[in-house]
Amino acid sequence: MLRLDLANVLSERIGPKGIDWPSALAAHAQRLEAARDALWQRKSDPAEFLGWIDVPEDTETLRRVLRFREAQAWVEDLVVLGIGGSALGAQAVAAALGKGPVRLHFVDNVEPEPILELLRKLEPHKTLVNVISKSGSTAETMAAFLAFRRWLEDRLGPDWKRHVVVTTDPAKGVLRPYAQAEGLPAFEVPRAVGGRFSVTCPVGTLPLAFAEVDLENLLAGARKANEQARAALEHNLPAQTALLHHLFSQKGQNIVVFMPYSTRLRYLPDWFVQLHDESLGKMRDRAGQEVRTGTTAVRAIGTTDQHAQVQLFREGPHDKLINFVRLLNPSEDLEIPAVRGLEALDYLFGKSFFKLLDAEAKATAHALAKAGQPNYTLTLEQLDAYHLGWLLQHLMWQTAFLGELWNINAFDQPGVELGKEYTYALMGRRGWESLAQELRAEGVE
Ligand SMILES: O=P(O)(O)OC[C@H]1O[C@H](O)[C@H](O)[C@@H](O)[C@@H]1O
Repeated sequence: MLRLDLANVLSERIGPKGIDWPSALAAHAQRLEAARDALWQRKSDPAEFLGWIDVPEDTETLRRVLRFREAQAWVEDLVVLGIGGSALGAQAVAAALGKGPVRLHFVDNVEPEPILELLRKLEPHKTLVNVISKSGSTAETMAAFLAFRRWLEDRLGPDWKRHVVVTTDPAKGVLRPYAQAEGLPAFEVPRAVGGRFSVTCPVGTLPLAFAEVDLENLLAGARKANEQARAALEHNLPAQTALLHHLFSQKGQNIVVFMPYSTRLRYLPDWFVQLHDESLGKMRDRAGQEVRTGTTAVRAIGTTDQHAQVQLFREGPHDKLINFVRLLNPSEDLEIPAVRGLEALDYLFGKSFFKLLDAEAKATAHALAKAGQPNYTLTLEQLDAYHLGWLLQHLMWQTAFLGELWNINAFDQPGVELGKEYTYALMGRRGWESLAQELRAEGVE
């Protein structure tokens, strides 16, 4: 189960910052149901970028991915070249559930030293490179691909082609025709699926197949979130959490802290930050009116960041809504042993690590509530593929519902384009000479 504990957002618990949930739900029922119906109705229109809803149903593509993985039994290192939505989902799930023996490496930056360090350590004969780019044009990913392709060819000669697999748009960008021309195996990012919504398609599933993640169950969990997103309001978890975010943003909580109590989930906040910020930080609504929507997602991990950020969360400005994620059961546990001479610590003796983790999560949530800081908790029965798939798809739905409530397009990211254009100009790309000149006049070169 994936459940919502919202006790610490209620006015009876946290005072004036809080809400009265039953009446808030009733007051917004019509809007939320309209949002739900609109999303389900628009889903088959490719221009709406709602393809991620149906991807978990596509077991045929999953079978192709698994067959490909089986045919590459020689792989010892898988290098993912991708950035943003083309890396963060697989990275989050692999860290949570991945098992050896294949080692996964994510190249999502163009800092030369780490790339060189990786290249020096890899054995080309045992390495498979998965270049992932929806647009097939992202400078960072393309630069990394140029470097890895050359590295493979220099060491393996014509055999380099066996060591590359491409994941890209069915038609757009340079990678698709290149894969065809060179005869490279290629998987699709469906046209109507944006990068940050792509973890259940081959963008996520291909690397995760090499990490031995139980993909059937990851997709089954995502389908469970779909079922809830279609349900009546009282069972519609993403509509409910979207409403919480909406209500608190109206109350001036401009920051959303996403804080799982799990080191295994340490990359999940990074994935959430992109999903939330790129989808919801928008200057204009669907009608073109200036609206400047968005709340800023902040990463945190419990218990680690209790010792770094919770001071601010409790005593700093109450401009945040904190979203904890807590596991109800450990996959395995460890007893804290008693040690003679350290009886001052006897409150820990014989207790389990999971009990301590659980107590810390509950204690922090309550301490924040006592200070009037709103927070809610999503609880997962346990950390497995099914529940993680459910959580990921739930968060995608939450984002889509918020897009509807704010009447914005949650599926584009026009705000990142200008920086890309400036980069082309600074790198001397053909066709960008006049922009380069403009930049020089502005003192940027
Ligand atoms: O998959 P790609 O087309 O290479 O895009 C990778 C990333 O870069 C872009 O700048 C977008 O802001 C992200 O939404 C996207 O996930």
